[in-house]
Amino acid sequence: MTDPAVTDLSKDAAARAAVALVEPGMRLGLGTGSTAAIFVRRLAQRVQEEGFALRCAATSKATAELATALGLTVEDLDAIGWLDLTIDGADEVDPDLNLIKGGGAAHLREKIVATASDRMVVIADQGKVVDRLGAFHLPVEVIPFGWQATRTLIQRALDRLELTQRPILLRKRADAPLRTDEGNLVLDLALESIPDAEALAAELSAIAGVVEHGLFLNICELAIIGCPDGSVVELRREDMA
Ligand SMILES: O=C[C@H](O)[C@H](O)[C@H](O)COP(=O)(O)O
Repeated sequence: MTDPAVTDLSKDAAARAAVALVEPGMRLGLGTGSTAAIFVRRLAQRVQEEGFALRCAATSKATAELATALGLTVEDLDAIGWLDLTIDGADEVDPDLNLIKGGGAAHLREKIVATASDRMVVIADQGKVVDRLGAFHLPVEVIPFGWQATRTLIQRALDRLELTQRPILLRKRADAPLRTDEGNLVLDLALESIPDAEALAAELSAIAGVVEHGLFLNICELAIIGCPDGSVVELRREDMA
């Protein structure tokens, strides 16, 4: 079916393939971002056509609003308890299916939802597939209180990992600091390349003012990569294949 709101063929191909993974009655996590939004549209079409029930939890206010407007039933994650499957986009996907997420500042709720799911599947276009994470600025959600001290601690952590002189940028929207759905700030780390994502994740998680970083390590089990001709390539994590 043609949907005028869906203009990106690659993202649409991935979204359609992911919709086919959804089974009636599933408890489903809905991701955030432009690719996830296409998935939500395609999912709503299928639910309307086939008329089955789903229980959905959203990873952001924006996704909850979109899904609700399209007729999907969205509940609090805690009302559902646990999810069978979460479908979400990503900013980078490496060969081990480790991810950078948070380009839309939703990575905190996204990680909570993904890790409260039996399976997380990523949908993306080919531009998101990288040999090594880090070209995309790594989002780090921080508490507003003392955020500059938190930034100093992040800088010191980067120095310890020999990621020196890497800019740490306060994300803004319309000239004001961006606030996440939780009211926090986002620092974007311009790292160029991340040699040891596990070590970086551990360092960031140890800082008191850091709420969550956008490294999703060993969480995603399948990435569906959409191509402009409408085909998809599936990448699986080797230890789960
Ligand atoms: O915070 C936003 C999310 O992590 C998105 O899933 C990610 O930024 C990818 O978004 P898009 O599909 O728009 O590229």
